[in-house]
Amino acid sequence: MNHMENDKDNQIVFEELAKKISSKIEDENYTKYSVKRGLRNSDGTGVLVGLTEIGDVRSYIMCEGEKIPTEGKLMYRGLNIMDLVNGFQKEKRLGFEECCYLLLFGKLPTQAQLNQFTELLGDYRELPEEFTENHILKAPSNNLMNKIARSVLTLYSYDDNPDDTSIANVLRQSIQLISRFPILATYGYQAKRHYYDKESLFIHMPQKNLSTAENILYLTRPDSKYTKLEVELLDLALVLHAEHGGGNNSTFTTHVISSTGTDTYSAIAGAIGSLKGPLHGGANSMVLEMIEDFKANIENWEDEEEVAAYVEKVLRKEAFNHSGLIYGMGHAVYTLSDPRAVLLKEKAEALSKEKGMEREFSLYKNIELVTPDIFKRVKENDKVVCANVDFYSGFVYNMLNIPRDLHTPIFVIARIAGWSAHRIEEIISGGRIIRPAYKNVAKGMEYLPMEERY
Ligand SMILES: CC(=O)SCCNC(=O)CCNC(=O)[C@H](O)C(C)(C)COP(=O)(O)OP(=O)(O)OC[C@H]1O[C@@H](n2cnc3c(N)ncnc32)[C@H](O)[C@@H]1OP(=O)(O)O
Ligand SMILES: O=C([O-])CC(=O)C(=O)O
Repeated sequence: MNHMENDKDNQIVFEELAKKISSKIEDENYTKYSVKRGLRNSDGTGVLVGLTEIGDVRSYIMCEGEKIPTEGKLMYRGLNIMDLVNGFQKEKRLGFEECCYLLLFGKLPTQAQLNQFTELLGDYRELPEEFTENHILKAPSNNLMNKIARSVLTLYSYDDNPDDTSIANVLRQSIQLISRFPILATYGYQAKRHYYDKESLFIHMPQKNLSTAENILYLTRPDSKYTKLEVELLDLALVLHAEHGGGNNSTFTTHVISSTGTDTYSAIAGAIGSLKGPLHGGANSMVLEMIEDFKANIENWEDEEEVAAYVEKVLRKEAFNHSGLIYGMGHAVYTLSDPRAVLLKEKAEALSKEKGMEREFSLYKNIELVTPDIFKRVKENDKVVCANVDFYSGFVYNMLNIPRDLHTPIFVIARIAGWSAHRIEEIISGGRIIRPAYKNVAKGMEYLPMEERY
């Protein structure tokens, strides 16, 4: 009997065992002990647990002691991402490498600094000898986030100085990871395609003189071909996903793990595990699943009322995956808008016209439009929910012919820049192991001899 069959047999056993875990801490206890659930204050803002000079997420202004929601702004090292994007696009450059430099070093690079940095990235744009054969092709995974996390942990064994947390060493490890993530992700994808999807296998060599975005497309496609527009849009997506302050779950995970003094590979593997979750970076895949469900259950995607009726069903847990969530909507910080979603929506609209996918774009647009009001009514919650970065990204990637397996990994390829900057900041400025408190609310228990137990 193989272990899969064993798992099936044991399912009933586990369902019975699960019933024994009946204890749920009463909600009123959280109020009684003033627990900041999800590390949130009573007004929904995050509990202040750290200081950073890296990213800043702005969503409201204070006016006479009152929070007034505003359109969202995202700043990298004090620079508005819109200005960053407009700047490099106007000067007709790709922006991701420059953005990594900005996040790591706190300044926009001069041409010479950018050249040196991209050369370093180019030098590291390869995996250790036999890594691909031994650790990717011989150990594929159906889930690329899982595969990338395992590859990162394996890289520890190929590092001659893995545990040294001096800044120069952590910087070297960070730049190596930024450089290698496109290879880990795309090779993991090729192995998955071959061993799980039964497609032919090909492995292209990474190109030292190409950018991160170009390498992703080069390594993914059988003919390694891509257009200028495809590269520019993917590069833009990487810039938009590179950083989001210290409080987002995966970056906070990086801070928490780094605060123990452990190595870079452990901290980043943990962050990848966090980003995989459907409430965080994994939401971009969930949006695509949700849209497929909408398409199967709605006749006219352009009919706002029909879309609204189905959104209500989803929010009432009567449809889709019964979680009650509209994926890609809502955010812990943003109120009126997430600037990344605004930009991706613009790109999605333009591309959908080019590709004849206007009907699908209307469906997205309608869900975004109707959700906030239905959310307020169904959830009896005044919060303004807006589309977040994950809402349109999968649709844009689909139109760029980027396989769905790679959608969340693209987030990883970008966010390693932010995680690295935060890990370095934690090492330099954190200075103390992160260790909040959990109050124990269990009843006392006496030891019972075996024969008296029931
Ligand atoms: C890169 C990123 O991580 S962006 C976020 C990606 N995640 C998603 O798109 C998943 C859908 N969205 C969500 O689950 C949430 O909006 C999150 C996880 C992003 C933020 O969560 P929170 O900060 O806890 O949200 P918030 O404080 O606004 O939640 C208030 C209530 O609204 C609910 N809510 C929030 N967003 C949604 C949504 N999209 N659909 C349905 N209900 C929602 C919450 O579940 C919560 O309900 P509860 O009071 O019954 O527990
Ligand atoms: O800030 C958050 O909670 C999630 C998010 O949008 C990100 O990490 O990009």
